Amino acid sequence: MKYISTRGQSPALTFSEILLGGLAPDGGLYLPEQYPQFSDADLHAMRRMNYRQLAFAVLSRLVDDSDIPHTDLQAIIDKTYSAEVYQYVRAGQSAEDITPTLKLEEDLYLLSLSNGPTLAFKDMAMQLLGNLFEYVLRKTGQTTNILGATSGDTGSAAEYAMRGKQGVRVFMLSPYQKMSRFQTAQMFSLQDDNIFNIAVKGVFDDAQDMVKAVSNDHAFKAQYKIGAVNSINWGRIAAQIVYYFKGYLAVTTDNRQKVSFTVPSGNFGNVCAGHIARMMGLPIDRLIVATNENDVLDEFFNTGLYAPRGSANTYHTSSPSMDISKASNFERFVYDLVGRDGGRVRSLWTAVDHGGKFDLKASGDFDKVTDFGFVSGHSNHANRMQMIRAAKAQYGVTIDTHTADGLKVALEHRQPGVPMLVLETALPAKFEDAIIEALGEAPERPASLAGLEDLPQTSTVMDVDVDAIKAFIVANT
Ligand SMILES: Cc1ncc(COP(=O)(O)O)c(C=O)c1O
Ligand SMILES: N[C@@H](CCOP(=O)(O)O)C(=O)O
Repeated sequence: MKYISTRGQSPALTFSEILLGGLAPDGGLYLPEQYPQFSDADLHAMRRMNYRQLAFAVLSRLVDDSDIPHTDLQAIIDKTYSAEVYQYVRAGQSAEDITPTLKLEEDLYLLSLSNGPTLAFKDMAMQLLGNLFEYVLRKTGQTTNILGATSGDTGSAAEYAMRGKQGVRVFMLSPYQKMSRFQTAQMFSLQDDNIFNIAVKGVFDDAQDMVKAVSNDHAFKAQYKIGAVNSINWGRIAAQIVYYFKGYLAVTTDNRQKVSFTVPSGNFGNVCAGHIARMMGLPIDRLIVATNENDVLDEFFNTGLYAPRGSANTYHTSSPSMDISKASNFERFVYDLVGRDGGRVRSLWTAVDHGGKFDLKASGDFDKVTDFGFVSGHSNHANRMQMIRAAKAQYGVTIDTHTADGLKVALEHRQPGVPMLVLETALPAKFEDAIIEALGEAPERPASLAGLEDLPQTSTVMDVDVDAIKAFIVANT
């Protein structure tokens, strides 16, 4: 399998060649040349598989044996997806399931993706990436300096996956004072020599723009071996495809059945993985994009207008990990929507990269959105407080604020006879203040994380300044 850029001007490369790098040299994002197809017989065989076997069944179609020998790939997958790593399941669930489903009522489920070390769905891909990075770096004798941006969860997932790893340094940009107390403590309390936390005086999109600017400076990227762990990195998306298969197979008994997924969305990485699973033949009826008050994506799916907003119009909300107004992975979907026309994507993103917008209504492309199964909705603070209370009262389950946004939108899009899975993207312990506001009591947290917020914290505060982050990387390598 070779990977091509959404902007059509980069050479096709293998999985391991694109694994560390993030953006393609032409500024686009990598996608498979063609999506592998899963037949009815494949899905039938997959019904007997555990998570590790499923992960191998999916990923071995995306990574050639000649690129990463499949025996090695299987070993990396086996090491990653263990009950010890994904241990924080709810009482009554089995950690062996890795991503258990929780039935809320008939045809309504939570897909639990946040049982890993940092209590968010990011661990699902990041733990695999950590092991793949280590494997490829060891094999090639290279080192890497990862530069990432986080609104709260990618950062800690990456740091937990990479801490202490040979040949890897992590430089993680986060929006200054905009993460929850738990998220901040989870990152800033790490004291490993290879971890650098930088708090940027801006929003997540400013931090993401800094990462892209560094990545687009090809000379600097090559000299300082800049790697990526955000979902601009194809490896993240590839790993996330697996749990859509797992969720589908868990709630169906026959491949003629379809299911829908509701995905709390920000950078569009999670739902993009669902889109690709659907393109691979997984019988997904609808993919429902749920946003918070930062509803640029909802606006697109309702009108055809994609109008990213600046920092001043990006709100700080009680689902802070979704406070994103410029969704990187949306480019991957639009590439498919416009018939994989790299020139078209290039011209659309030339506008976006210069602070502009585009409208796909007049060209007729927007009419095709429904063929891809996409619909959307949005939520706000009052909705999520109400949903957290309702989930507790009706189902006896405490959900986090992002999952609450998802559940709110899912309930607006249910169809009779079609199971709906809401992706649980974080555990409530990460957003204690909001849960106390909704329920009047703190959520449970794993005993090992008691007192996290009291640990000493280290970070460097920085302006939104690309030269400053480059200088910081130079000084610390
Ligand atoms: C808890 C949580 N929910 C939802 C999202 C949105 O996911 P995505 O950016 O893949 O759309 C994020 C961050 O990305 C997150 O951390
Ligand atoms: N919500 C994310 C933002 C970055 O998203 P990514 O999936 O592109 O890494 C976060 O929590 O950091």
